[in-house]
Parts: sequence; structure tokens; C-alpha cells
Amino acid sequence: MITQPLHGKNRADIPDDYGNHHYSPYRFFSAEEWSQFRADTPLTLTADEVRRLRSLNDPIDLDEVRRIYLSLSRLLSAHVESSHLLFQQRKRFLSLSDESKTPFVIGIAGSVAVGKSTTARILAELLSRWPSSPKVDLVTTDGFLHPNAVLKRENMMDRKGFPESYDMGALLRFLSAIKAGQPNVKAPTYSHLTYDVLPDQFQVIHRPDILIFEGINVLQSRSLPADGKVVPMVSDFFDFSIYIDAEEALIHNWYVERFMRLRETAFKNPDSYFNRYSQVSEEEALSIAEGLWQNTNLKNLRQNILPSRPRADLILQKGQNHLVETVGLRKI
Ligand SMILES: Nc1ncnc2c1ncn2[C@@H]1O[C@H](COP(=O)(O)OP(=O)(O)O)[C@@H](O)[C@H]1O
Ligand SMILES: CC(C)(COP(=O)(O)O)[C@@H](O)C(=O)NCCC(=O)O
Repeated sequence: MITQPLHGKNRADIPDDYGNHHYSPYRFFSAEEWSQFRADTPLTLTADEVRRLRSLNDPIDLDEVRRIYLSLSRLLSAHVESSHLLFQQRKRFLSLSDESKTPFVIGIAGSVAVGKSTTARILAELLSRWPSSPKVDLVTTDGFLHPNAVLKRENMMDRKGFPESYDMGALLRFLSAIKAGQPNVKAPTYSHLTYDVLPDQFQVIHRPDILIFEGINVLQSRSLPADGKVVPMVSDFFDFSIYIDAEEALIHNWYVERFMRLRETAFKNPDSYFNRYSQVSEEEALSIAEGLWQNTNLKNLRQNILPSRPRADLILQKGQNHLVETVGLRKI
């Protein structure tokens, strides 16, 4: 783990597991250095609200919001403001009068169990409390998974989360409608309880100022189709993107710990897809969690998720206890 001050340093100067390149497109900061950039950004969340927003097994508290999220909120505020200015300038340049501003889209990527949902919810809440009171919506990509019936038919149940398990067409159409400023855009939803897409249940997104789009696949590129058609990537629709990172061994622990805690809580619900795992022995449950991690989530992390990290504008690198230790910001 990095202990020396990082301020202004290129990652290339620091020997670590990101590789020893001569040039790094990121500037890395320790959490303490990063926290200084909050300047006078006010803390608008209470300890209770943070507790309500965090996911199971995520110990984030007000200190972490102060250390990491206030600076991030300030940085995002600068990006949103400059995108408004650029929009106005382009409108003048093109002599347009009727074009209206479309949502600022923030993508959040990272492994299963790394804590994307907590980050997404904390950010959504902080951003919506800016003095300008922007309308902030949050959509997760799991709603765009193919239903279990399709995954089973295609023999892909152990590929849930892999690129082919999503309805990419629907996902790109959704983002395209959002960026086109369309009203009442429908996003499909997913239930972790039933482990399936919820048929006929949609989230309606009506012209937000900011959309946070969170999921393991949001920074992945698509392989070019054989017919040579040009297809957009999800990240083409992003104004800013964040990758939540941690060492494989830590995420592995978090996944298994969460599974064992869900066994004591959500899995006990008779409607839970995993209900049977609340009834097996602890040893058996551990081996099931281990199997899901090794055969699906770890493979996906190595093959598809981690390779998308270099596309992020910002990398939040977590250490023990889910706390962010290093922040990498892409150089402009
Ligand atoms: N089997 C499950 N039952 C209930 N909730 C779950 C289950 N798996 C994951 N979750 C919850 O779903 C959310 C998303 O989890 P995940 O996709 O692993 O991403 P992350 O941990 O990065 O937020 C988290 O809040 C997690 O606690
Ligand atoms: C639904 C998920 C793919 C996460 O999807 P996301 O919201 O990031 O698009 C993941 O929670 C999952 O179900 N993985 C499959 C293996 C497992 O049950 O852990």
C-alpha cells in the first residue's frame, strides 16, 4: 500500500500493481491530500443519512464523506458548470436558439461487491443538495440484464454480469433518449430478491439535470460487429466517469462476507432466490459463495471489468474496510 505523499505525482513514479509505465494519464493523491480539495464545500449530509444510504457490509461514515466525497462533489460541480458554459458557447457559435441543455451523465463502474451502489447513492444525495438544487436521478444497469428465462434458455446463468448477459441495444437506446433530452424515459428494473428483472416495472426518468448511471459494465467497449456498422459505447454518453477499485483479494472477502450476512437477513425471506442458502450449513454456504465468486464474478472482473478501468476520469482505490486510500484523477 502507498504510504508516501503522492501530491502531484505521476503514478509512473510509484512502483505498484498498476504497472510501471513512463507516462500515466492520472495524477494520484492520498486520501488526506484529496480531502484538502474540498475547500469550503459544506457537509450537507448527517450521520443518520449516510447510514441510510450505505449498502450492507459497507462501513462508510461521515468521516469518509468528509475525506473523499466533498472534494469529489466540488470537482463534479466544476465539471457541470463548465459543461453549461461550453453548451452556451457552442449554441452561440452555431447560432442556435431553440436547443435545450441535456442531462450531465456520470458513469460509475467497478467489480461486483466493490461498493458502487453506496458511492452512487451518496453522490446522488450530495449533488442534489448543491445550492442550485439540481434534479439528480440514479439508474443501475442490472435492469438491462436479460431476464433469467432468457439466460437459462441460452445456458448463460453463470454468465450473469458478463457483456452478453445484458440487452445492450436497450441500454444504448435508453442513454441515447436521455442525452436527446426526451421526457419520461423508461428504465427497466431488477430485484436482488428474486434475482431477476422485474417484468413491467420501470423507473421513469424525466429530464434530470444529472443522471448517475451505475453498473459493472458501463466503461466496457463493444467489439465491432462483423457488418462494420459503427456502434456507440456506453461511455460515449458520459460527461464524467468513476471507477471504484480495490485489490482482488479484498473484493473477494467483501463478496463472501456480504453473502454470509445476506444469509442471515435477505436470504431468509421465502421469496428470495437464494432462500435455500439460508438453510444449508455455514460450510456449505461458504463454498457456494466461493463458487459464485470464482466462477462468475472474479472471471468477469479479470476479463471485462478491470480492463475498462483506464477509461475512467477518476479512480477511487479502496483499501481495508472499504475506505478510499488513493484517488487517481485523469490529467486534462
Ligand atoms: N443476493 C442479494 N440479495 C440482496 N441484495 C443484494 C444481493 N446481492 C447484492 N445485493 C445488494 O445489491 C447492491 C448492488 O450490489 P453489487 O452489484 O454487488 O454492487 P456493489 O457492491 O458494487 O454496489 C448492493 O447494495 C448489495 O448489497
Ligand atoms: C446483477 C449483478 C451482475 C450486478 O450487476 P450491475 O448492477 O452492476 O449491472 C451481480 O449482482 C450478480 O448477480 N452477479 C452474478 C453472480 C452472483 O450471484 O453473484
